[in-house]
Amino acid sequence: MQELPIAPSGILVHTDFITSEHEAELLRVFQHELEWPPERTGRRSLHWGYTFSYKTFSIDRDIPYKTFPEWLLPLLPTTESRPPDQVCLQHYPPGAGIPPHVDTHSAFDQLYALSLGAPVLMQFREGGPVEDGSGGARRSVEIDLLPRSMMQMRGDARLHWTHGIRKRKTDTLPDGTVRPRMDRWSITYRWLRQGAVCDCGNEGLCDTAMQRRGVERGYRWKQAEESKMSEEQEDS
Ligand SMILES: O=C(O)CCC(=O)C(=O)O
Ligand SMILES: [Fe+2]
Repeated sequence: MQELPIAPSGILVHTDFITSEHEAELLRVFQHELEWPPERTGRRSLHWGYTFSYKTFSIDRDIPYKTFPEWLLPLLPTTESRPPDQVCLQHYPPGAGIPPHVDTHSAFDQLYALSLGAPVLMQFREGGPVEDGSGGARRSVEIDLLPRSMMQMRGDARLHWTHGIRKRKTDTLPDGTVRPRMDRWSITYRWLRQGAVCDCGNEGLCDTAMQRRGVERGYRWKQAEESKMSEEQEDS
């Protein structure tokens, strides 16, 4: 894995993670052997491993663990100490995208994505608390996700910048080339974060930091209410 010499830090890429022949065989499996959710415009996803619950912010114990299919096994990153807890295959028909986001900090730790099919530009954008003094001037960068390349996001790229893919029919490359969008597939790999708490403190992007701030605000409000009540009692 090679780290890209850009901001944000923490984007690592392994180009040609698999051969073109291997990729062609996978696309055949995706198109002819998998059962996708009903057709709709936009992105479609299939999941394996544990399912994350947005209610409890941990593994959804009601949904059984889905074993990884045979074709997925040679595609698992081997640079972590254990296999991923969750894998998501997504199909982007031409023009489809994914809104800018950070993958939930508290739930997941490491993040990898393998690109297959057509290339696409991914936007990374610096994000943080609204009152961080940056005056709204946020850095952003576009990364060309090439087919058969494995990308890892860690550090700033994972926690402090959002990533997304614009919904559009073409991408304009830095040299001015207008590249039509074609079918793309990605496989996203996630590892559950032990303890389900993130300590990055980014109140703009981190769910743990936002929750702590919310709790603290609620606590301060309660204290203020209580001291007002005791003052009222003293007055009477
Ligand atoms: O399609 C990709 O390469 C990444 C998708 C993504 O960001 C996500 O599923 O969280
Ligand atoms: Fe993501």
